Amino acid sequence: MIIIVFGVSGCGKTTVGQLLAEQLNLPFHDADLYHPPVNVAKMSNGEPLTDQDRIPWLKVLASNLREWDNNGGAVLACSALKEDYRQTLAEATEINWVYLAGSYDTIRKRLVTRMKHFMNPKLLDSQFEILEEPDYGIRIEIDSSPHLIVQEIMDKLHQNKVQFGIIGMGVMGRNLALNLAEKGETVCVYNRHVVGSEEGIAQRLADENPDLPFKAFDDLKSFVHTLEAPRVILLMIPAGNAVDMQIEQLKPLLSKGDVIVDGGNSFFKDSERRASELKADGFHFLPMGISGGEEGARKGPSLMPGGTAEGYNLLKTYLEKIAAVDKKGKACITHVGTGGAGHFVKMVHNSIEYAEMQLLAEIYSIMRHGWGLEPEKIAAILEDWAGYGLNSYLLEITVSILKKKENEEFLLDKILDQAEQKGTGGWSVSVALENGVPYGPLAEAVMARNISARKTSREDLAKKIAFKPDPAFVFDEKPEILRNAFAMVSLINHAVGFDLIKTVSDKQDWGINLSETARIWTNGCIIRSALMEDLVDVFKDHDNLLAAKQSLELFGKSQRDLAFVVNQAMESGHAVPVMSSALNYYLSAITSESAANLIQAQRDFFGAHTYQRKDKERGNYFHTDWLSND
Ligand SMILES: NC(=O)C1=CN([C@@H]2O[C@H](COP(=O)(O)OP(=O)(O)OC[C@H]3O[C@@H](n4cnc5c(N)ncnc54)[C@H](OP(=O)(O)O)[C@@H]3O)[C@@H](O)[C@H]2O)C=CC1
Ligand SMILES: O=C(CO)[C@H](O)[C@H](O)COP(=O)(O)O
Repeated sequence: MIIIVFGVSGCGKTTVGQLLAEQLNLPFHDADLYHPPVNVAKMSNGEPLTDQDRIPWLKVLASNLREWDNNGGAVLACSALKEDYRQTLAEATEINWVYLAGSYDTIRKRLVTRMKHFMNPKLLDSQFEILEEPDYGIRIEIDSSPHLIVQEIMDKLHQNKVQFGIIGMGVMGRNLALNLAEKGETVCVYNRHVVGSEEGIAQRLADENPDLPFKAFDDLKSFVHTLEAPRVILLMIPAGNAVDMQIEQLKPLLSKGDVIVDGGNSFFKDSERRASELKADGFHFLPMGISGGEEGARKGPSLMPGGTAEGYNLLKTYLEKIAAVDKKGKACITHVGTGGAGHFVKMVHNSIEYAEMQLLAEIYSIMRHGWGLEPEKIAAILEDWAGYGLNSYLLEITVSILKKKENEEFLLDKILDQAEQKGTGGWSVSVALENGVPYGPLAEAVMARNISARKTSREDLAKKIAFKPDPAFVFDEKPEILRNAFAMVSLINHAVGFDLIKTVSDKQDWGINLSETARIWTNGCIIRSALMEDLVDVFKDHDNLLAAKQSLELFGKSQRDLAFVVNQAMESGHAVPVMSSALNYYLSAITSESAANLIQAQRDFFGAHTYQRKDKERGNYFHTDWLSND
């Protein structure tokens, strides 16, 4: 932050500037000390300086201001009497102007008693002649003591403060801006300007909400300069190149100590890279997962910030204001871990989201196409399940979707069955593979979207292979059994996702707290559910959800039901990739004697990869010549 305290000689700018600098913990500079000797000599002889004299001095000051700003800020005392001078000083830096205003008589009295200063009191007349009072910045009348003046400046600086800016007025950015502004915070909003297509987007938001404290911009420089350092700038734009490009555009406009928050669904490894690059440049970077979609952003999302604890603390108060709250009234936000931890956790959140969505789609498919129920009937069954501790946001919205009609017909039937995706689900699969984490059910949810995208090919094959189940086959309409299967798969989906969090957190030394992660997911986010409420306590005692007492009880009563449902679905020709994968995952996970010995034998057979033996100490490797007769 750069503050210039200015006014005619004798107004007290040096005293006030020094005190202000002390208060703000910033270095103080006196512009007079930057005058070349020729200017000092002129002033001492009572000769007024001309504009020609001042220009080189102002230019040196402007370049120093830029440097001071980059180093964290400063307070400068400078006469800066004419608008031209001030514009030269402000050429490369955003400046907080503090004008010390006093009458000619007051200042004259002060000057005549000032013996040590090289300024000749006779020059006062010329100063008042050229003085152009500003109609911006902070104006302080100098009739009180320097300490009171400084207090007044501090108050006004605070009043003028707008620290929070949001870039990207799409679904999320716009609603987060509304959320924060409704809490009384002035928010600077910016959307890129693309001639002919993207014009005045941020201004539209401000115009539509005249009662809310928005400052809207199409121009990035003005947006940044309106923000008070240390600035907090939240990016709500698409992940990938757009984020890198936006950061590059921002960097030259920012000051050291400013905070950039990436609230989009960025890949956490990109966030780690950006965090170290921005740290080297002197900025804080907070990669932050946000969940809750449009409604969550507006009414209270779940927030998953990573980055440095210092950066987090700078904006904790803002974030707590906009976040959802859990049942105990605590904000659904936690500092997940350093670096890219927040985006990593959001990525896994989305992976669980994909699996839970696909699970509901499979349940719907069984009831609609296997049992032949109408959407409204399915909705009623799902509503009933909510009463069995299976309630979730995704279940609720599925019920609403199933009931929605357009011109007397179910809207769902008109929606093209090609699922799209933006990346988080697939990235989770890659990260699980990299870390050797079994991820079947959650990976299947991504694959299900991939195969759904092949609509034309599916249509062609469907014509060629018109599968019909055995005529004797009956798809039993058993909602209780399906409900148990649903509960078991949902639990496994969560176990798989949290396993990835634990594994990667341990590897990265992030120390992610699983119970706290579940807590911030109990409200505001897309995977909030009754199960998530339970997981807050479960993860206080267990890292492995499969081994928790509650899970063992559920598995005991539901394993056969899940097998029954998967079997029936397969028999009748309905794909249930997440359900079947969850069952396979579960069976594999609880098997003490697996068939992997055969895999090891095969590897050793064809590639001499060696194997360990059950009858020898672990860590010893053996090779067999499998074709020899010995
Ligand atoms: N929608 C959701 O439910 C959630 C989304 N997210 C994530 O939040 C981020 C924003 O999502 P959302 O609001 O839905 O997206 P939208 O598509 O609704 O909005 C995207 C915004 O980014 C701007 N933008 C696009 N490209 C660029 C670029 N190259 N440079 C600068 N700005 C750009 C757009 O401006 P313009 O109008 O000019 O195109 C628009 O303001 C994404 O990362 C998304 O994955 C996270 C949680 C939930
Ligand atoms: O993050 C989200 C919700 O939590 C977003 O809605 C995200 O866009 C969903 O992912 P995808 O578009 O891949 O379905």
